[in-house]
Amino acid sequence: MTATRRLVIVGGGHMGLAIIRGLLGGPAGPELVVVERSAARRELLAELDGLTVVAHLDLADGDFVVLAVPPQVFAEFADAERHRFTPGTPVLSVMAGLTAETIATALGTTQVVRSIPNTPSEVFQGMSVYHAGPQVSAETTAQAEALLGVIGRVLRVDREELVDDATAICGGGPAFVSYIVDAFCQFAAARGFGEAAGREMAVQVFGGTATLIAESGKPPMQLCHEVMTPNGTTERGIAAFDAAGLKGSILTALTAAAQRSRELARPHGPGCAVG
Ligand SMILES: NC(=O)C1=CN([C@@H]2O[C@H](COP(=O)(O)OP(=O)(O)OC[C@H]3O[C@@H](n4cnc5c(N)ncnc54)[C@H](OP(=O)(O)O)[C@@H]3O)[C@@H](O)[C@H]2O)C=CC1
Ligand SMILES: O=C(O)[C@@H]1CCC=N1
Repeated sequence: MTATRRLVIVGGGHMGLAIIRGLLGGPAGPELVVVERSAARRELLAELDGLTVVAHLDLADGDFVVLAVPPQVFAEFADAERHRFTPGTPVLSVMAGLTAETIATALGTTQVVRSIPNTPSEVFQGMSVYHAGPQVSAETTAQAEALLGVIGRVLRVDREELVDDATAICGGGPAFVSYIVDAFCQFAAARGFGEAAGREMAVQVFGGTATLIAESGKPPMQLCHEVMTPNGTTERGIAAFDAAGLKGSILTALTAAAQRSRELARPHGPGCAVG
């Protein structure tokens, strides 16, 4: 495998920074460069050791590009920067919605791997899902997988449309989970626990349960029933969830998020990125 000269991350926002923090905390790799157009954001990024922060993209042979700009600005980015890409420039997109074909056509490179990572990448607990089509070389695929592997777990899918569904599950997942954790914290605060105590309980319950599910290998609903002592306290709580249609709401939310990912790919759609 040809050594990567530099990892050039375009967009140092929330996701870009999470990837950068994860990479900086991992084993030593190629030089890390972030291209960020916001001056305020560049100032923040400049505080990180081991990172080169620039305002404008400049590419050379051996560079591996990570695209972490919002999908809505991609067309403008591609129009301005296409001349810097060659047909072989390796690109890992983390942008929601945009297909590898759209990105490849707009930039003039065949070497586009489409992925969806998530913000726990910052603490090496990421969950990334990616698709690499037949036109992508084994080398580019291996480089992309290695990069994502530094910041968490990686799953390759053979149908690109599954990346849209993974965008709901993995990309947005940390938001959905944080939203629920916040409800636990709100309840704790309302009952008189201090903020730190509420946060500690909620985080340990979510983290502990995730570890239990992973390590026991049991189906989640089996573990749920193991907690629900007949006619006990949890049964009452789950009955309230069922009465409110909580599981249906979660499925609706995941469906809506995946649908939005597909919408973002469509030219001339609402908030479209291309065309
Ligand atoms: N946030 C998340 O959890 C996840 C996000 N993603 C994807 O990651 C991408 C970034 O999302 P997120 O980090 O949340 O967005 P943010 O808005 O936080 O960050 C995007 C950054 O890119 C900068 N930017 C925009 N255009 C350019 C350009 N041409 N050159 C350099 N920098 C540019 C923006 O600057 P300015 O503000 O000045 O426009 C901004 O600082 C999106 O495509 C999103 O779909 C994927 C998975 C999870
Ligand atoms: O909300 C978004 O569109 C991005 C992609 C997945 C997570 N954040």
